[in-house]
Amino acid sequence: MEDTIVIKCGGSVLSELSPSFFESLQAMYAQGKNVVIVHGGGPEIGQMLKRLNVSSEFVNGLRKTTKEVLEVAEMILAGKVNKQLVGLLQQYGMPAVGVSGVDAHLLEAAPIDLTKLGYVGEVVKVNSNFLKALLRSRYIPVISPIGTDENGQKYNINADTAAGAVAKAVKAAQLLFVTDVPGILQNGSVVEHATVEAIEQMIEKGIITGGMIPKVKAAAAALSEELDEVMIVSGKTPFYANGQLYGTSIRKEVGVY
Ligand SMILES: Nc1ncnc2c1ncn2[C@@H]1O[C@H](COP(=O)(O)OP(=O)(O)O)[C@@H](O)[C@H]1O
Ligand SMILES: CC(=O)N[C@@H](CCC(=O)OP(=O)(O)O)C(=O)O
Repeated sequence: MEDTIVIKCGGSVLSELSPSFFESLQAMYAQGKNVVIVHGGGPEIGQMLKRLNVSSEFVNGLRKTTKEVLEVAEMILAGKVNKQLVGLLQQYGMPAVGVSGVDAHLLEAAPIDLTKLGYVGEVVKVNSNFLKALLRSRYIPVISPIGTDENGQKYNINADTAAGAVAKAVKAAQLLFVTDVPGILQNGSVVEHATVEAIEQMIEKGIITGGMIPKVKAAAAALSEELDEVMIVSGKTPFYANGQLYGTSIRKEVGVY
């Protein structure tokens, strides 16, 4: 859909989003852009699991998800974090509507590897018609990354993966990963431009680790004819000034800047 921007808000930064973040959103929305938000909540899920004495581990940035972990993930993402973010957007005057990937079969999912990861899903289909209907009415959909399969089994989907799939499905013109770091860091400085090949090498060399892995993989997978650049930016500091975004820009290859 024309002039659509998908913004992924990381759980790492949700409680610290600066007023400038909401003001940038307001400006984009007021300009007539269609804004879609996908949120994470990894740290909050982790805290609740700890309180409940349920252990969980990460494999390449993805949380191994047992039945119990899945229940907590859905509760935190769709119950707590989603409604907090919707409330904040409404305070800034934006017409936010919170849904999880379960609503209207928004995110149809399939297991990545049941033995290795449990109920961790990948997105096989997005109900883009539902999203487009909301956008046409000028709502801002706020999506929690829980999906279902045809049998009603739910899956915990990494929020970066979900955002990438949503961006592809609605043919977004922009995809932004808002996180707690100002982009991909190498030796303490922000990598301003990265190609898909460079990203793969940075993962191999151990420069990109943990939660940054699903982010850059989702960015690379989302690149298409409609979407030739994905940005990773910080939600703690202003990332938008003079019509320019500050952070890491990811493109398919060099020579297209
Ligand atoms: N090369 C890298 N550059 C920046 N951050 C990295 C890098 N490698 C790993 N990380 C980690 O990735 C984190 C961001 O991912 P994550 O914690 O999952 O955030 P979010 O909740 O926003 O998705 C950073 O805070 C940092 O600890
Ligand atoms: C499968 C998987 O890893 N799911 C994530 C979902 C939340 C998420 O992705 O949150 P962030 O964006 O804050 O990392 C999790 O359980 O933490």
